[in-house]
Amino acid sequence: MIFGPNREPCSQPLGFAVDLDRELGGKFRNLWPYRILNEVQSAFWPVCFNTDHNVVIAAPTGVGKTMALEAAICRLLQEDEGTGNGRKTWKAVYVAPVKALCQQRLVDWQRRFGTRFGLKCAELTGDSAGMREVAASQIILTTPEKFDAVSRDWRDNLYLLGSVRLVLIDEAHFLGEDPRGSALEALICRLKIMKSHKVIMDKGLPASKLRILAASATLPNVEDIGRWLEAPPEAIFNFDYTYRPVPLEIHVLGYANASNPFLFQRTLEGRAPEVIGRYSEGKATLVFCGSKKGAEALATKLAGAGSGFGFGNKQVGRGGMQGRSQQRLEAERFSNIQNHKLKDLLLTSDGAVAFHHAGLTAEDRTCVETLFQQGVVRTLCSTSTLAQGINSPAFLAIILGTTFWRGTGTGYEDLPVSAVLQMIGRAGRPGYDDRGVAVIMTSKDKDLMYMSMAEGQEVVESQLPARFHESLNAEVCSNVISDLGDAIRWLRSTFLWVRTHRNPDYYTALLPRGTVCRDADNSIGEYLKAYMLRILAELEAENVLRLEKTVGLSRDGAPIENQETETIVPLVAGRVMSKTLVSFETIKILRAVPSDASLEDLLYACCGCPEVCNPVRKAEKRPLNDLLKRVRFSKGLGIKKCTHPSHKAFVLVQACLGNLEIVDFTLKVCDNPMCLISSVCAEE
Ligand SMILES: Nc1ncnc2c1ncn2[C@@H]1O[C@H](COP(=O)(O)OP(=O)(O)OP(=O)(O)O)[C@@H](O)[C@H]1O
Repeated sequence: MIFGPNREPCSQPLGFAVDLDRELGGKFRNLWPYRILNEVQSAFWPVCFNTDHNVVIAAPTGVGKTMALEAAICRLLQEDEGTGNGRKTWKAVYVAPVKALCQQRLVDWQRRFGTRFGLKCAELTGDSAGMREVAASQIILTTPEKFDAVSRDWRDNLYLLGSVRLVLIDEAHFLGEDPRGSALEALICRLKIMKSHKVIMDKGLPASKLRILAASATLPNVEDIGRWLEAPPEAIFNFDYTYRPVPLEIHVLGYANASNPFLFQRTLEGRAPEVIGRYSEGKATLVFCGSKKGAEALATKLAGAGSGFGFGNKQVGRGGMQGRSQQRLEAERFSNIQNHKLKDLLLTSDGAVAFHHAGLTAEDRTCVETLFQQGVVRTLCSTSTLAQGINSPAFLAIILGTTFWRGTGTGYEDLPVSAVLQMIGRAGRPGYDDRGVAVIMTSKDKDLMYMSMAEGQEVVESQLPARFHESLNAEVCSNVISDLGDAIRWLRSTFLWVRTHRNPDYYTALLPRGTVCRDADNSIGEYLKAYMLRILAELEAENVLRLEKTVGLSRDGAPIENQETETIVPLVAGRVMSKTLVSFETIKILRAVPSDASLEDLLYACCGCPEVCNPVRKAEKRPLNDLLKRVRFSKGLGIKKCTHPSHKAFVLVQACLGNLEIVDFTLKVCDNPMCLISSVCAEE
C-alpha cells in the first residue's frame, strides 16, 4: 500500500498555499528556512497564528506539524509587542511522550527562539535542571508524567503554573496509551479547571487565558480530542495518510508464528537480509530491533554477509575514495568510538553497518547518528531509541517484530501505535528522498492490526480508568476537587466522559452491562457518576480521603435547611499517595502490614508494591541469585531463587542498604522507588 501525496479529500478546504514572505515580516520570517507552506500547513496556519483558539491537528509524520506549535509561540511574542512593554510574563509548556523528543526540541528551540527572541528554554524531565531554571524560562519542555507531578502542587507553585498561557502537546495520539495517556488526561483536565479557578482569575494570571494546541498522527476520532480540548470545529484538522509530502510505501509482512516469541524473533532476524535486499534499492536502511542484543546481532550478521544485500554502496557519502588511504581515513573516523564491538563492526564493514541503542555512550550514539546522516553508515540496526522525531535519511525503515520483551511477570507486549508510527515515519523524510518504504515484519495473526495502525485507523480511547483512583485522589489533594460538585465537574472535563458517550462498549468495566449509545446521554453520565462514587468509597475505606456531610451556609454564615453538601477531605495517606505518585494498590499493601510486623516482613511487603516490582530478565537471574546468598533476609521467607519481581526488589534494596557491590549493569537501577516506599512507611 502506498501512502502518499493527497489523493483523497481531507476535513478542511485547501487549494491555496501560504507564502511566509507575504504573511510575515521582520524577525518571525527567519524562524523557518522554507517560504511556501504545504497544503496541510496552509490550512492550519491562519488558526494557529491569527487566533487564540485551541487547536488539534492530526496529520501524517513528516508533514511539518511542528511549525503549528511554533506559530502559536510567535503569536504570544506578537501579543507582547502589541502591549508595548515587551515583558514576557507567560510560559509555554511543550509536552511530549518521551524525554528524547523534549531534548531534541530543546536544542532546536534554544537555537531558534533563544537567539532571536531572547526566550529561555528549560527541560523539566527526570534528568533535567532545577525548578529555579524552569521558573526563569518561557518555554518549558516536559513529559506528561513530570508535568502532572509538578502541577499537582499548583497552589504552592502558583507563580509557575499561573504563568502557563500555552500548552503544546506533541504526538498527542499517546493519549490512548497507558500510563502516559492517563497522565496527560489528568494533567489537561487539571489545567482546564485551573484556568477558570477563582485564584487564577482574580489575579488575572496568564493561565486564565490558557490555550492548548495538540499535534498528532492521523486518527479516526480526532474530533473527540478536539471536543475534549474545547477546540472549535474550524480548529480541528484531520489529514489522512494521503497528505504525506513524501509518499511512503508500506508493506506488512505476516510470518507464521514460532513455538515461542523468542524463536519467532530469531526467525525474523534470519529473514532480515532478504527483506533488506528486496526493498532497500541499495539506499539507507534503518532496522528497528526488539532489544539491544538483537540490534547488535543483526548488525554483525549483516556485516558478515557483505554487500550482497544492497547495503554496501561504498561510494555514497565518501567521495568515491578507494584503497589504503580510504581505509586509513576510515580508521581515523572511527577512532573515537568507545564501544569495541561497534568499532570493530564499523571497521570490518567499511563503515556500512552499525548499531545504535541506549547501552552506548552519548558520544558513540551521536557519532553513529552523524555517520548515518552523512551517508557513511548505510544500514543501521537500532532499538526504538532512534524512533523519536529524528530526521533520518533512511529510505527504508523496517520494524523487525512487533512485540517486545518486558521481562518475567509481564512477558511480551505489542508495540503501541505511537511507536509504530514513529518508526515507520523515519523513512522517506522530506529533503532526503522523493519516496520511502516501510516494512512491518510481524506474525500472521497481527498483520491486519498493524496495517490499520499504519493507516491511522486506530481509535484513541481514554486510559484514565487504569489510574482512576490515583487521578481522583490527586485532584482532591490539589484542591481542584473539594466537594462532590467539584468531582462531577472534573469528571465531565475528562476525555473519558467524551469517549464513554461515544463508545460505551469499550468501557464495560465502568458501565452496567448492555449500556449502548442510544441510551440517553444522561444515563451514561449517571453511570459514570455512580462509578466515581464507588471509587470515592474505596478511597475512603482505605483512609485516603474522608467524605463529610456539611450543611450549606448562607452569606451571613447561617445554616441553610436541606442544603447539605458532601465535602471531600484529603488524609495523610492520600497526600503521600499524590506527592510520591504511588498507586492505590501500594497504599493498600502498606496499610495491610500489621503494626507489629518484623522488619523482614515490612521490607518484603514494600517490595511487593507495583512501583518497585520490575520484571526479572533472564540475564539478571544469576547475579540476583548470587546477591540473594549475601543479603540479610531471605531464609525467613523461604526464598531460594529470585524468580519473581518482588524477589528482585527484595534483594536489591537489601544490597543497597548493605552497601553490597552490584556488578551487573542493568541491576544498578535507581533505588528511588524504595526511598518513596520508605517515606510512605514513615508517614503511615
Ligand atoms: N513547508 C515546508 N517546506 C519544506 N520543508 C518543510 C516544510 N515544512 C516542514 N518542513 C521540513 O520537514 C521536516 C519535518 O517536519 P516536522 O518535524 O515538523 O514534521 P512532523 O509533522 O512533526 O513529523 P514528525 O512527527 O515525524 O516529526 C523538517 O525537516 C522541516 O524543516
